[in-house]
Amino acid sequence: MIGVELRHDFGSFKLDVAFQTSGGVTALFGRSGAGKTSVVNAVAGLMRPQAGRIVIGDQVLFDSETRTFLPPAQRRIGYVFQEGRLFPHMTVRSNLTYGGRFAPKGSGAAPDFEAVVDLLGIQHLLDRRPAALSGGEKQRVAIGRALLSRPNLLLMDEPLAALDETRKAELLPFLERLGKDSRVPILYVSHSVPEILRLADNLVLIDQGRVAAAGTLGDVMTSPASLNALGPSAIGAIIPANIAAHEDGGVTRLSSPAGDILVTAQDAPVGTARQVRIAAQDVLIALQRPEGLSALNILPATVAAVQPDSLGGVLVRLQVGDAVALARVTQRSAGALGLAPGLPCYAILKSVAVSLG
Ligand SMILES: Nc1ncnc2c1ncn2[C@@H]1O[C@H](COP(=O)(O)OP(=O)(O)OP(=O)(O)O)[C@@H](O)[C@H]1O
Repeated sequence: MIGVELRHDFGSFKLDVAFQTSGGVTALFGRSGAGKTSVVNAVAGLMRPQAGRIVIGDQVLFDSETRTFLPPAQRRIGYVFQEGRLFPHMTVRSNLTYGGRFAPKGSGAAPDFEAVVDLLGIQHLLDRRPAALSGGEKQRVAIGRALLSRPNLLLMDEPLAALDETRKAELLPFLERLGKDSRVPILYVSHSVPEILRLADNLVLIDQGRVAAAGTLGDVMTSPASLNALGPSAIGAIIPANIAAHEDGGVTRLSSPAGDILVTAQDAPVGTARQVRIAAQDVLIALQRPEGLSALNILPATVAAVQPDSLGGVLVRLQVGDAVALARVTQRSAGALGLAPGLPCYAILKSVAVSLG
């Protein structure tokens, strides 16, 4: 468990955040200037907040009440910056082993060098120097070095920001594997929605120095409180699913807690896990099952909650089977349909995005 609670007055900017998170990848998301880097710096010990408490498991890194402040070198935190800051005169192998030398005694078994090299796909780069690496390769080495320093926590501050789209696409699968395979929890700063959708297990939305919403990715993405920070095109349901059948006509049937969902043909065997994302703006609500519609997915639902949102629309929470979906409609539609909790209806999915489960 990671607990972060901190308050700091920079004069023109006040930071006042508190959140808790378990393992996996926790994304810190917010606009430029929202306060993400300040949070990361406080966790790393590069900045001492005026008040608060920061803990990783049972290790207290900072507690203003007891005047505890562990210096950065004692925090056992791996840090990956926007640009992998490798030592130019050392080979990739030496860069990788460098961090481990300073790991405190008794800090547990070192992660297996070969396993980290394999996870990041850098075997063929070990004898090169950083000057001979691409931006994406440098970042992979920087991540490997951080992992091999036996951290309790990995901080990644926009690790893809300095890369072009091609390199980003090259590195994302490695980050995805890192999130799933490594036992080290990761705090991941990003202001890219596609990136957090792909990588994050948990999400903390930071807006003007405060936490707007925090929780599992699915919960935060369906929370009305997220609309401001994420924008209307991002919010929506994220539902786990499994490939149930490949059908005629170029469609694959997924089984999910929301019921069966048809999507464009998936190139993976039956039984493979997938995740579906149904953006709130891609859900239509009908009171009767519509006929003669091109949409593949028309799911029976019940209205769970109706809430006017901060951008002039109405957010509708729908219970669809055992899952929750979100729809965003106009005030006029909400009035015309008489949307209210308990109303049976149909959710028409205009589009469904599928990603790895
Ligand atoms: N040492 C400081 N003194 C005064 N103001 C500061 C200091 N450090 C940060 N700030 C202010 O705090 C706010 C949050 O900055 P921070 O770098 O944490 O935001 P961010 O969300 O990481 O932004 P970005 O995505 O642009 O990196 C900004 O308005 C910044 O100007």
